[in-house]
Amino acid sequence: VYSLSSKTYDSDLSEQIKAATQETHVRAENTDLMTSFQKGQITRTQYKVLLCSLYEIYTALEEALDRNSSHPAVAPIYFPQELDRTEALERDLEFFLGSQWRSKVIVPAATHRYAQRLREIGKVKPELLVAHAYTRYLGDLSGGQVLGKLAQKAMELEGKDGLAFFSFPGVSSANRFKQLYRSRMNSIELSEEQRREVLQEAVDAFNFNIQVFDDLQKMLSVTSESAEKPKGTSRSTPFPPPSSVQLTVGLCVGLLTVGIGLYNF
Ligand code: HEM
Repeated sequence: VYSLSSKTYDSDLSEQIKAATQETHVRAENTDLMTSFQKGQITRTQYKVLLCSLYEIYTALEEALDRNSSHPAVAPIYFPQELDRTEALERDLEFFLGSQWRSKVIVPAATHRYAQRLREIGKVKPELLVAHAYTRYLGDLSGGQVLGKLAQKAMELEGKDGLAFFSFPGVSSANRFKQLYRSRMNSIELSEEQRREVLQEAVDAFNFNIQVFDDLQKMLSVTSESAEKPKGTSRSTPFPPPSSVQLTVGLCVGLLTVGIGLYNF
């Protein structure tokens, strides 16, 4: 079927994936962490723990893409020069955490699960990698650009230090690159079954991100993080309300460990 507003068919993967993830995109935008960003209230602690998780996620994603770079469902969307974020994240982490940053990287369970999924499909279902690459890279090239400016302002950063993650020196026009990326996605040959799996994997990818953001906020709520928030904003509750106090001992211990780790930041 022709869509009236454009030359594309609505059977294009790029159209289908956007439609399939529209609802979870709204949920991702409305997580506490993303809301802090949008209000220009992101704190250094929030940003640092986010960078740590992004580092874990992008190392797994980019290793999986590298290992499958000649796979027919990966080659068309393989743009390491233009898109790779691992090195940018290393620079940002060094800026915020110092030269010993590697020993300070701390990530919650949701981040491990996300990275684990990326490694798994890199090994057994590379045709699903497009769903994850789309979710992260096209997001970074879209809303990410505004978020970079908001982060710079909120943390009062001078110049570009600490913001390499948001900058894509190999991409001169984000919009044109996104068009190219979509057309490459649409050139991937997938069976009906594989296409359904890719669409489901993209929804899962958004949900992994939401879980990471939520876990990061939970992690921060057991530390002194809220004290860092700008005046006039409501403090996040340090402990979950009684209804959700049925946390397992394991989770509490995990959060405390993470909390202790955060004091090293
Ligand atoms: C503060 C949070 C966010 C804001 C304000 C935001 C905003 C936007 C905007 C304005 C666009 C462009 C829409 C268009 O050109 O039609 C976009 C696209 C996109 N965003 Fe986000 N976004 C946010 C968070 C996220 C997150 C957390 C993810 C995934 C991890 C994500 C993934 C995407 C993707 C994949 C696209 C491309 C959609 C497409 O053209 O197919 N976004 N976002």
